[in-house]
Amino acid sequence: MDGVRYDTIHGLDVVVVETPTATASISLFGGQVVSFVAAGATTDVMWLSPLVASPPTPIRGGVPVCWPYFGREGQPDDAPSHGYARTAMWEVIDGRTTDFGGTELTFAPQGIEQVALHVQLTVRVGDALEQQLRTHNPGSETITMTEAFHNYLRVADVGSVRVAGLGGLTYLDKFDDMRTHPQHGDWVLPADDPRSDRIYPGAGGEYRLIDPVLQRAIDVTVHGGQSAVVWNPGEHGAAGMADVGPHWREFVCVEAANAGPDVIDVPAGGTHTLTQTISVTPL
Ligand SMILES: O=P(O)(O)OC[C@H]1O[C@H](O)[C@H](O)[C@@H](O)[C@@H]1O
Repeated sequence: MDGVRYDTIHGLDVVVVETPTATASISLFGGQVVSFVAAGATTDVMWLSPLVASPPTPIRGGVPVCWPYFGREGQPDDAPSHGYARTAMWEVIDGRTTDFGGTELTFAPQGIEQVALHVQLTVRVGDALEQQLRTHNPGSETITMTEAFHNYLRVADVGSVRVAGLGGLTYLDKFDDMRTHPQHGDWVLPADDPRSDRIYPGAGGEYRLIDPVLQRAIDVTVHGGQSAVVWNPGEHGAAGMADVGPHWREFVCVEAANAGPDVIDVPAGGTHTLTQTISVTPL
């Protein structure tokens, strides 16, 4: 296809999609968008760890696909964090040019037949980045799942950004034994304990990351995802992660999820779809 080629980034095999309005790279390991740059922009929307490990270690950065469960929710303690999709190899199974001059590729994971659900990911690159994760239940009984697009968004400094769209919600704080707290106004990195691991159930699906230093806003618009997650491990947590370390200030994860109490029941023969659109606006 015009504008689609295979390449490598940090040793990862990627599909590069170039359109008149943006360029994106999608890693075949994880089916993971690792870069999205609007035409004319100098800074990537995505953060990809400069210390990224090699497969089978999950890629720290871009948009990991957490599926068919988020974290280890509903799983035994030794289950791989965030499911099987992000450590599977994916292949391109379809591609087309959209009516608006964008490019759309559809991916499917290989070798995770132990999961009773089937999944496909469509990535549409145009003015915005759109991703659609479709989960189909081919069986005869309802299956329960959780999931996320675990967006690592690049920021100038996590301490100087804010996330709008969460004010008035109640979040579950993983750093406080999942106790609930009210969110007053926009999310900002707490000054007293600069880290965040929060699930916002019943969130509205429109989140705006405002970065006054990079002078841009990143809008994440979600359909079919009831929860938002905002994560940054903070300095101490990052020190224990080989692929974050001193780089913890360079990103914040604003995730489109169904997690915590927002569990999805996929009926027999049914399909559930999680969609997100990510766009950038100069400030
Ligand atoms: O280290 P990972 O398995 O990639 O998970 C990274 C993070 O993902 C989510 O944001 C979870 O809410 C966090 O609890 C977790 O630490």
